Amino acid sequence: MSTTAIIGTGVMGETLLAGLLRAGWSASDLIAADRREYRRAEVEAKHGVRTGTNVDAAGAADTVVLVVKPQDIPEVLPEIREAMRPGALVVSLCAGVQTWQLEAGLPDGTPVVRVMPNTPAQVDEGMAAISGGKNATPEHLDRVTAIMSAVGKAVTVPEKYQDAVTAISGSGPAYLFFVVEAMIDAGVMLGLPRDVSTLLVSQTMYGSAKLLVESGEHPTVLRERVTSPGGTTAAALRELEVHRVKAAFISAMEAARDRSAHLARPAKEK
Ligand SMILES: NC(=O)C1=CN([C@@H]2O[C@H](COP(=O)(O)OP(=O)(O)OC[C@H]3O[C@@H](n4cnc5c(N)ncnc54)[C@H](OP(=O)(O)O)[C@@H]3O)[C@@H](O)[C@H]2O)C=CC1
Ligand SMILES: O=C(O)[C@@H]1CCC=N1
Repeated sequence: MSTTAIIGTGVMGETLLAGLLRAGWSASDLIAADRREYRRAEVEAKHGVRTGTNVDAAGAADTVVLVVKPQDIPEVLPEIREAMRPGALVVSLCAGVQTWQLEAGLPDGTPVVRVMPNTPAQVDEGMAAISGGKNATPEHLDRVTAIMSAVGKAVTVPEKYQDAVTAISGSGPAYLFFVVEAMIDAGVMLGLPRDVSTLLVSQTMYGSAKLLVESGEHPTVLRERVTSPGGTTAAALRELEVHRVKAAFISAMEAARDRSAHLARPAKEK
């Protein structure tokens, strides 16, 4: 059996690690690395996987998954390039880091795959978009699809879409939680106890998402079904239009897309 290394065990790295174990991957097929010794000890105790330095992890694995912040990639590549096994696949979950940038810091011919995941992977409902670099073969893409499918859905897209994907599904959960927070506060303002408001909003978000996915109906149709003529929903939606909420969402996602495109550029280009 092959070994997969996860380098960086913060929010997203631990999400993937825990998800693979939940999906039935053997702990002995995984190795995790983080720069701080105490974090490695924590991960070892919590998940029962081997941990080590970046060099240990890269040297032990056929698939090396990078889950450090984009800004930390320039520090990690020189460490792993000397230690990597010949032919090992490098997978990056880092926002904004392009496959050519990774290829340039790794041994010639290294296959690289770029992925944009999201945190609903913590409940096996993640959405990941996958793009191969110039040395990635269909087998490499299949390997990464299998990894990400363990924690949700995975789709392959051309790399030119990755900044937009990051803005939509990568950061997306945060926008939806923001809407949830706003609706809970609104409920409290309208006089509901906070726990009741939280339950109403959470279940409404969950049920609406399930209805959208399972019905396959267009969101406009689903929205129109809620909107009775002259009723409450129409009154609320009018206020959202007056406050240009849709335009604000589009601007927000343009900003996220631009930030992704900017994140991993060398300082002189910024
Ligand atoms: N959080 C999310 O929702 C998503 C994140 N991502 C991507 O995942 C990556 C990680 O993000 P996230 O998990 O949120 O960030 P975190 O800061 O939570 O995790 C990064 C981890 O990597 C460690 N680290 C930093 N430098 C090194 C190094 N040189 N060697 C080994 N470990 C190192 C960090 O340690 P320390 O704490 O000491 O810095 C930390 O434990 C990012 O590139 C991000 O773009 C992608 C999609 C969604
Ligand atoms: O905020 C970020 O930069 C990361 C990438 C997508 C979600 N979180």
